[in-house]
Amino acid sequence: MAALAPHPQGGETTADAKPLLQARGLRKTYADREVLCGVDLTLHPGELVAVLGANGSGKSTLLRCIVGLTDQDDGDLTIGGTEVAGLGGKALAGVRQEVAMVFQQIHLVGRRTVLDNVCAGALGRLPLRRSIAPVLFPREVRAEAMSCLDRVGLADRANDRAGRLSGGQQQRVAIARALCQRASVVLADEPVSALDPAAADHVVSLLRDLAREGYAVAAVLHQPDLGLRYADRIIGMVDGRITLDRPATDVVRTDVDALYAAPAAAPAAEVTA
Ligand SMILES: Nc1ncnc2c1ncn2[C@@H]1O[C@H](COP(=O)(O)OP(=O)(O)OP(=O)(O)O)[C@@H](O)[C@H]1O
Repeated sequence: MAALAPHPQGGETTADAKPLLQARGLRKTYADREVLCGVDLTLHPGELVAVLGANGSGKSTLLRCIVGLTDQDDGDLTIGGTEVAGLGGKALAGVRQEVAMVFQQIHLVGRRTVLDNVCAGALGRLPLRRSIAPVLFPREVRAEAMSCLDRVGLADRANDRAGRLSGGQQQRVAIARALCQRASVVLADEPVSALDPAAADHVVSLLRDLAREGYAVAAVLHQPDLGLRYADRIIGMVDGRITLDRPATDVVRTDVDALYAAPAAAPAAEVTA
């Protein structure tokens, strides 16, 4: 397997390394219901963090606020040492590029090739005309995308239509696309909820391997056992608050059970962003 260029933070695997992401006091209210109640989250290079919690506890909202898909009402976000508040235009886009998101619904263009889908990760740094009509990606982007595909073990499927791949393979393509974005932080929202156990194991172990290369990775999981097996740190959310934040080796079954014990609050009326 060809090695990707080492990540700038590569090799540092301890909490002593500078954080790649810091969220402080994130708050979000939908209708009259506060779904993030002042959440703090720090992600370091080299760690895979599993985010656990019952339905509706705020896990997706937390990731969506961090990646910029949802506007938080309050709180500060620092990405790669740069505070996001007050940034605009190119500076904001550049900082946002550092964080890639992988979803449960994989969002590949099924009729385009696997390679094209991975190249799409580079759109944010291509000239506008390429972004509008990304029919032919530049050779260097295609080479980088091949390297990212190789990293997830799918180089031999580069020219297949993405829609022909299995769910687990498609999720690995989505991860390759995040790598092609050159993000240093990868957030994954239920990346394995639609996968069978073997494919789920493969994807989470891949996320763990990326962390080992120096990425900061956080994955929302509805499979606590996978989190305990692969993650370095477990974060647990209950009703918009982080109630558990501990090395996975220090987490016991009753800690996990407590996250799922409280009855889920009724959903708020739907609001856009
Ligand atoms: N766009 C929205 N409009 C209104 N309420 C929302 C919106 N998005 C999320 N919510 C509410 O915010 C709360 C937290 O939702 P969120 O999706 O973050 O939870 P979660 O922990 O990811 O749940 P799940 O495990 O089911 O995905 C829920 O009550 C949800 O109904």
